Amino acid sequence: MVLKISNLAKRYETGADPVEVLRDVSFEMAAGDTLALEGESGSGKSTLLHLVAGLDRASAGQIEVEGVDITGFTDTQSARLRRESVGLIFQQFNLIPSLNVQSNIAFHARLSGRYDPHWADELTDKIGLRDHLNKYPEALSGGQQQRVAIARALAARSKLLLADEPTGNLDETTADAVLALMLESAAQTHTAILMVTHSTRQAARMRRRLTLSRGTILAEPPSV
Ligand SMILES: Nc1ncnc2c1ncn2[C@@H]1O[C@H](COP(=O)(O)OP(=O)(O)OP(=O)(O)O)[C@@H](O)[C@H]1O
Repeated sequence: MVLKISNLAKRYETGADPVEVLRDVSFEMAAGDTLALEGESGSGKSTLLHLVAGLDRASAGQIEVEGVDITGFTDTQSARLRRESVGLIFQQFNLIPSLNVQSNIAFHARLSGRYDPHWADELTDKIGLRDHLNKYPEALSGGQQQRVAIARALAARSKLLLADEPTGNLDETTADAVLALMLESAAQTHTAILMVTHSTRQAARMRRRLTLSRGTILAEPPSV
């Protein structure tokens, strides 16, 4: 399994009353699997992605990425996990301001040792960034920045891609095309995609759908 989540819980103890954000969450993803994570605002979707990325710590339960339990990882180990195994497309695109589009796209792939200029080139064309390669992030629109973040994640060919509303800033036609590219690229590289989305239209294009409600997973409908 690329991802195995068992009885995961997350509580925030910050305020007067602890907030239980995730409770008893369990599911698995195999290589190349694509899963839409749905649920109302505040149901815990982003929290779940942050835990899997090692950006936050679970209160209980276990997360295994490619068979390795990451729950007790140090910050250094988590950083290595993101470099080597997990690609991220988050709502803040986290592009590097001092690098142009071409270097931003290559950045994660280079760090992971998986940079392939032909693959990066193919992605650049398919995602429509060819004319913007020498620009810096500040000169791009929100939608263009989002496409750079997506191309950067796909270029690295990670085994697991975590995407938080990856096409949220794009118009419907572009969003459809970009999701199609993500699915096609992921199939080519056997990357599993865990994608948070508020769009039922986009969720329907993933192989599986899970809904979080107040921190727990509702029963998974049979896959089609
Ligand atoms: N640091 C924190 N301290 C306390 N509560 C927090 C913290 N971070 C998140 N929460 C709470 O956890 C809950 C889940 O938040 P999360 O961002 O995971 O939801 P979401 O499903 O991704 O929502 P949205 O669809 O609006 O992005 C919310 O009620 C939020 O207020």
